[in-house]
Amino acid sequence: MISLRHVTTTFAARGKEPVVAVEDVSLEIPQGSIQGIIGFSGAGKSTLLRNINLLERPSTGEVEVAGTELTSLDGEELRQARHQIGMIFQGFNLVNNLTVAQNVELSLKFAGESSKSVRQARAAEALEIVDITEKAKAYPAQLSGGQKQRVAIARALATRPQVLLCDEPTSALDPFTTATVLQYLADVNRDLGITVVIVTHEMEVIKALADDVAVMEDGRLVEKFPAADLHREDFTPRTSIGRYLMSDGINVDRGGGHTAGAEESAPTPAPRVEENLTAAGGVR
Ligand SMILES: Nc1ncnc2c1ncn2[C@@H]1O[C@H](COP(=O)(O)OP(=O)(O)OP(=O)(O)O)[C@@H](O)[C@H]1O
Repeated sequence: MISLRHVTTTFAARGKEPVVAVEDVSLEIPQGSIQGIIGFSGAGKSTLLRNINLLERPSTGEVEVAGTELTSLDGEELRQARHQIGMIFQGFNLVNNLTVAQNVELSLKFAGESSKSVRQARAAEALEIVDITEKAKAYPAQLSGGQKQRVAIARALATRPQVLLCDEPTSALDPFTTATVLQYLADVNRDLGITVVIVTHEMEVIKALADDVAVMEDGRLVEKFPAADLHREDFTPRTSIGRYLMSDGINVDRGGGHTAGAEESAPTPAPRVEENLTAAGGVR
């Protein structure tokens, strides 16, 4: 249902070296599934996610969603096709001077819904899905982070999309609130049949939610496996980045081996990755 074929996205700025954020990525995401995309900061996860709705148009390659090749569209046709794709973000992206209900109605207005009463009814329906109807008249500043993300989910669902793209949706939330938001995403997937694509650097999020996992490093998709494998004791990801992401992660050296100094106080990721991998069962 989502098909990425040889997608490459290069950012070129005058006077600077071009950055290849996504390099020749091909990925098939079945309808109604939950696809996790994991990798370190700068791996190209967000760019790849934004490639799916062409918020970031790939430099080369094709993107097809629900049988429509988005990369062949432009202007009004692309705008219409995008209505089948909702998106939520780490920072929620709500409009602060609009109420919760108005925020959700706004997405319907952008989608071309001209009837105010239809917009209001559809917004109310979307707020009900994430159980936040009682906050309809509140402003974003009056909500907790978890409530803001639920409103953002409602806003994304109001246009009745077939796909929901989630860019680090729980990174700003505590573990309990994270669990609540992930449960709503699972419910939306199960009850409405919406295909969910979730970008995260948290393996816990992937373990809790995803059907399939794609691992990114330096713009490339380096490994794919079913998320169920993560629950198998004998499963070892093929790539070192995959193994690292499965490890306990942070390993801070608090021994006295370092001399204080500006350069040395900054962490050096490479050896630490190796250290963590060794702790997690080893790299060869
Ligand atoms: N608009 C842009 N202009 C120039 N370079 C960009 C732009 N957006 C992203 N990049 C670069 O592309 C690379 C991939 O960035 P991207 O945000 O997709 O990675 P990411 O894996 O989502 O990282 P994070 O987890 O930190 O959000 C990085 O080197 C980043 O600096």
